[in-house]
Amino acid sequence: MKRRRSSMLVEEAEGRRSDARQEGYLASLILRGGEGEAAGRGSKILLTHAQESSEHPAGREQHDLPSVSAGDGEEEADQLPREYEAGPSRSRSCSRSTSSSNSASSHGSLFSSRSPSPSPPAPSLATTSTYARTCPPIPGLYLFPSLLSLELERELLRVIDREGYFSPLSILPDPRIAREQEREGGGGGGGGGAERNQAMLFGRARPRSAGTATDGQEWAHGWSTGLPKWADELVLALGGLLKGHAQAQAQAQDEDARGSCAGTDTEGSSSRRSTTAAAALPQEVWEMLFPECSSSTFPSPSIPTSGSQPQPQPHPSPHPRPPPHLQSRQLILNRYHPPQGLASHIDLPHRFADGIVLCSLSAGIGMRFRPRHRTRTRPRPLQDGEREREPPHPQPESYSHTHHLYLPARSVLVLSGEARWEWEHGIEESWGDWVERDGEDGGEGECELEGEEKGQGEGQGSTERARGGGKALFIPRQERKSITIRFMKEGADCVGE
Ligand SMILES: O=C(O)CCC(=O)C(=O)O
Ligand SMILES: [Fe+2]
Repeated sequence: MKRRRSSMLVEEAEGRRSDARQEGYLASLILRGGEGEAAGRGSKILLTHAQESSEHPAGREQHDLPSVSAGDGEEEADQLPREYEAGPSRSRSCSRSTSSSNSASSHGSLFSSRSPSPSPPAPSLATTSTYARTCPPIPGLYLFPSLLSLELERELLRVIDREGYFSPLSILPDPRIAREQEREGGGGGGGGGAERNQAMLFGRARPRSAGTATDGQEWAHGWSTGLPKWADELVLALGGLLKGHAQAQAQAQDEDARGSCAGTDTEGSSSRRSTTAAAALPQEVWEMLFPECSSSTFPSPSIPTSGSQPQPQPHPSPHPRPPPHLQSRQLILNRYHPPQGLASHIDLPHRFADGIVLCSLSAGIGMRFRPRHRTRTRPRPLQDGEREREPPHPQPESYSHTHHLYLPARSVLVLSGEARWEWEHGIEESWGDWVERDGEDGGEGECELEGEEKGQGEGQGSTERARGGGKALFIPRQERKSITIRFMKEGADCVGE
């Protein structure tokens, strides 16, 4: 069955893409699954991204460890996570000839390599750490469990399926891909074959003066984001859903201010504050994420929630942003088959702006956060007669600051500020995660277990353990899809010559 394709993809494949600089574009650059090689290999866009990521200073500075190639060139994964050094089972997805090098042409995926297997997940195959249900103390990190309604989740999954973002390629008449597939014995069938696990959608920045858009979604005020309609709608829905949280936060701040002025910041009020904080998003972060919902420059498109529009509040921003119509978004759709994970990384700092939104669909997963600028001391062999110094191989303190957070299905995670710039995020390769049990450890603000997860967790043998003074529940991994939404930095949406 033929699937709908984005015109961009077809143009890429046929080598007749018009200049993105002139036109802006909707791109769906699609990577093959499994080992995650780029299907659009050789396309200008992929090469440009890969080059940037491998040349990022962070990748060069930390040369005592092999650099992880940045997959699709999309992310920065500037240092191998510690576990990846341990042995082949943790090795990165570098089975392809080009993907482990630090060269501009490497397109290895951030996804870990192990191919999906039907083996039943067992607790013994889970990650060892316990994943919390509430955000660790990383400034700028916000988790909103169950923010997406079941209906919205279903609709997103339906559209992802309908658009065939993860479907095997059957349309790319690119001889390089067919040749490569043949070499690997995967059978290309003229360009068909492996399923894909990642798709990227690029929006565009479009000044109003450019006139009326002819494709994509058109706003009332005459510009188009260049993204598919469903993506625009998702952004607006998220803007609306998170608006309530931003308002709750503003209210809590108000109360705090009043409380402390009156000298009434009692235990009661601080516990009230922490309750609110667990579910709150600072107003300025909300405005940064959804400028089209908050800017006074543009009439706001209708937002599918009730409540009044928050008043924009002036605030000095360390990352000044152009007006909304000059910013363009980029979306990544990821699919994880158990036990696949994602290398520890920060999203390219020179390509993507502050404020990243991660939506989890169909299943939860454990996410790990590590400080970006951790230092490592490699053990070096002792010289003859040399005694081990004290401490033998000092562990930098920051290494103990790894945090584990469970992202339930239908949750939304926001990375901003320090969480976006200073902390790597990644997903361990695993068949399942040990997760804090509801009500045991998390305290206020934690979410309910998803019904299905609860069922699975309890239905598959020994799925509970006691840990660190609380109980943890084993949640087997299931296929998870995620949507990452972020803004490109000004000018970063123009690639090519
Ligand atoms: O799948 C996720 O939730 C994380 C994806 C991610 O970190 C990324 O696309 O940069
Ligand atoms: Fe990321």
